[in-house]
Amino acid sequence: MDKELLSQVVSISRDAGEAILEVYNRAAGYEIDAKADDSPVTEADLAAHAILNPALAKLLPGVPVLSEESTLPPFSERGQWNKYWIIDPLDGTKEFIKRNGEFTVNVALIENGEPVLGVVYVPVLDITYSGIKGQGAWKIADGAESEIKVRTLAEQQASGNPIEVVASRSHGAEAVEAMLNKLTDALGPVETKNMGSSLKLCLVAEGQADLYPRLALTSEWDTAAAQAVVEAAGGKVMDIDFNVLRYNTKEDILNPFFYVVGDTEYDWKALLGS
Ligand SMILES: Nc1ncnc2c1ncn2[C@@H]1O[C@H](COP(=O)(O)O)[C@@H](OP(=O)(O)O)[C@H]1O
Ligand SMILES: [Mg+2]
Repeated sequence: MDKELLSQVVSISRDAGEAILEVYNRAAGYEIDAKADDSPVTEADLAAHAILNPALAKLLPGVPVLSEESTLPPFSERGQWNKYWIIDPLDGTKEFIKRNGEFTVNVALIENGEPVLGVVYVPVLDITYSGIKGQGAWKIADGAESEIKVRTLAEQQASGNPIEVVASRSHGAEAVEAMLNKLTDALGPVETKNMGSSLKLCLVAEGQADLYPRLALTSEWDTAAAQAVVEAAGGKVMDIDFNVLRYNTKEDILNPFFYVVGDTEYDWKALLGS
């Protein structure tokens, strides 16, 4: 896995972001349809998919692409893949429709069930988060690239600022609310920020948030790219039994509920375990 491959994925993700913004900024508006699970899909989701899918297939010939916007192959077929791309062309479709900018393009390469390379692109901000397993994680903002790292709870407490939790705007708010007292008792003041899409994991990766509890459903394409970034930045994504999140292990594509943490030394199990 090299940075040359990563920079090609970044470039493809930006092209998809441009196609999304063309729809976002269109004065005449765009159509919103409902998917089988009743979640919204727009022309922008499909335009981004139409760019990513062929470009990634060309980048690594023979490596399949699994997209939120294509038919899910049965597990009897995809369970054989030990290397594949998994993409969410537009994560945060609800936020896209609300026009609050909190949506992302997500591309990950999975090897043997683990995300080993990931790119999360934020079109409205023109910010890119990326990571390669064992090599590092980076952010490109205002045209400049810098390395990113998670922060520890002790660092945040020493700064005199509250511990920061990020959570969805749309899903699982009550369950998160119920755990905040536990956090406050153990860690002192806690501030919660609500936000759409995989941006939440990226904030943990860059040391701008300490915890993202996801106590609601997501699919594997929602987390794969940002998990690669978080892990390459020194953090962890664990299910609520504190096992690392893994991919392509079963027929359905749903993730378990999970926690994203920056501080991997802290005993989260003692704090959050039941
Ligand atoms: N019932 C459900 N099953 C699977 N995924 C769900 C879901 N409800 C929400 N999601 C996922 O949660 C994502 C939004 O998360 P958030 O609220 O943190 O922004 C959606 O991404 P899309 O916008 O790509 O559909 C969707 O994939
Ligand atoms: Mg999504």
